[in-house]
Amino acid sequence: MTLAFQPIFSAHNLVRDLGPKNFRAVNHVSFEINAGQILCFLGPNGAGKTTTINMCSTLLAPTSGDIQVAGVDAVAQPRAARQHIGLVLGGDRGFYSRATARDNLLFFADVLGVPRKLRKERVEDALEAVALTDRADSKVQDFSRGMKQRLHIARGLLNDPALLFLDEPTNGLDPELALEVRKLVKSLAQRGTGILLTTHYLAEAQALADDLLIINEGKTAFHGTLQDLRAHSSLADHATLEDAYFALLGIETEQEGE
Ligand SMILES: Nc1ncnc2c1ncn2[C@@H]1O[C@H](COP(=O)(O)OP(=O)(O)OP(=O)(O)O)[C@@H](O)[C@H]1O
Repeated sequence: MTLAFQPIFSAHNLVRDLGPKNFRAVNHVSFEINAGQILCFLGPNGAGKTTTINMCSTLLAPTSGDIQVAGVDAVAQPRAARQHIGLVLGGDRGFYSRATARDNLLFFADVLGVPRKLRKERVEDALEAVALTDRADSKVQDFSRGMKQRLHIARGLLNDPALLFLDEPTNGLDPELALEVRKLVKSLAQRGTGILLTTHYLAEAQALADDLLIINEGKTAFHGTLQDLRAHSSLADHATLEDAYFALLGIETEQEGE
């Protein structure tokens, strides 16, 4: 018997109403992620990306809709689903700055419920995956922003997740550090991790994405490859994601003085 191909993540008809007026922040959004696939999640400020990620990572219950993570119903069994998810929010905070990178990761492995006998191995694997093994005994306060960002990703890998959610992983990094993080994201996907990544940097999404999900005002504006998006907007094969994104959202790109 041949088993039907199963994505490691699927969201179907996600809806979320927020606030006293039940503002519909996410309106029937559906997508899937396969092992080793990078899905870039794009959209203007306020489009509903964070609300969607919060639902997909079980931090927020959907108003309606279905989420499956590695075969687990994430709406009915959020704790079980969480074992398969790594969530990377990044930023300057989130670590004990006077403790070493290794001690921080050992602490978070404990918090995440990694069994005691696996913790040291998971921490060493995570440090190696983000190329921080040789700085494991340095205090986090001595880390650059790029190193802290890599440490955030290491933290997201501690439970050996099938899926990694990365929220603007290169935000505020200089071009060289951003490139380093992008290479890391690619290498994680090559190891088989499914990745959902939000970014406002369209060149970054173009460099990383296997698939694009663009939402606007809570609704799916586009889901598919960059090539599909170019075709959708009747653009040439060499058009950039930025060209195609603006065309899709009907945004005039001609600037003053042109
Ligand atoms: N508690 C709330 N009550 C009412 N509306 C809310 C609430 N939280 C968020 N919203 C609205 O829901 C919409 C979606 O917000 P969300 O944070 O998901 O957007 P986003 O795409 O992540 O934006 P950004 O790119 O700025 O991070 C926004 O219009 C926001 O104002």
